[in-house]
Amino acid sequence: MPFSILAGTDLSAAHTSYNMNYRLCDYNPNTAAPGSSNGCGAHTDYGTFSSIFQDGTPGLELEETPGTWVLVPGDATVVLTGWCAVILSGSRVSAAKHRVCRSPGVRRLSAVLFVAPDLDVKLKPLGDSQPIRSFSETIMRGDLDVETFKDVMGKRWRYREGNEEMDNADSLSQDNEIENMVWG
Ligand SMILES: O=C(O)CCC(=O)C(=O)O
Ligand SMILES: [Fe+2]
Repeated sequence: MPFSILAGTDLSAAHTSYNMNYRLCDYNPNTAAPGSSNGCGAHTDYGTFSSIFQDGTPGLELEETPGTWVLVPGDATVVLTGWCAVILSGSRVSAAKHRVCRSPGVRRLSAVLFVAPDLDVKLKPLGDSQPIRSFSETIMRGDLDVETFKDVMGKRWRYREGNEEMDNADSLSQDNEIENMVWG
């Protein structure tokens, strides 16, 4: 794979098996509650990075500082970092929080390519340098692999989309759960 250096860390050795997913999103007014502006709630992606290709229709927003959302132009192609990049880089990059708002009556299509490390990679900072912010003991021991992390994040998604029941109801938001796992 041609990409490799992120914040001074060479990620190529952790990305050898094309652990990628491709998602086509159709924000279709026919299947939304009339008047609803919620397309996709605020979240962070699990992988190393996600490339978002849009059809020209605005809707994607990035959280620039806590609580301040910036609308991305509809014709921009965006690369967003996710949690695996945070961990592997020793917290030298952060996970970009984003959401999608609908304009009632307007259809929007997007295609997202999620790129993540190999499933058997242990999620801990690569290289010898000290993490900028310390991680949970689970992370520092190398006890969390990409497959497990992906599963937890995927379960959250299926719950949000209404396809899966959750044991502990809705007590923790996606971000709380992930932050606990990562930072301890
Ligand atoms: O539709 C978009 O622009 C973004 C979708 C997204 O964030 C996701 O599927 O994780
Ligand atoms: Fe996303």
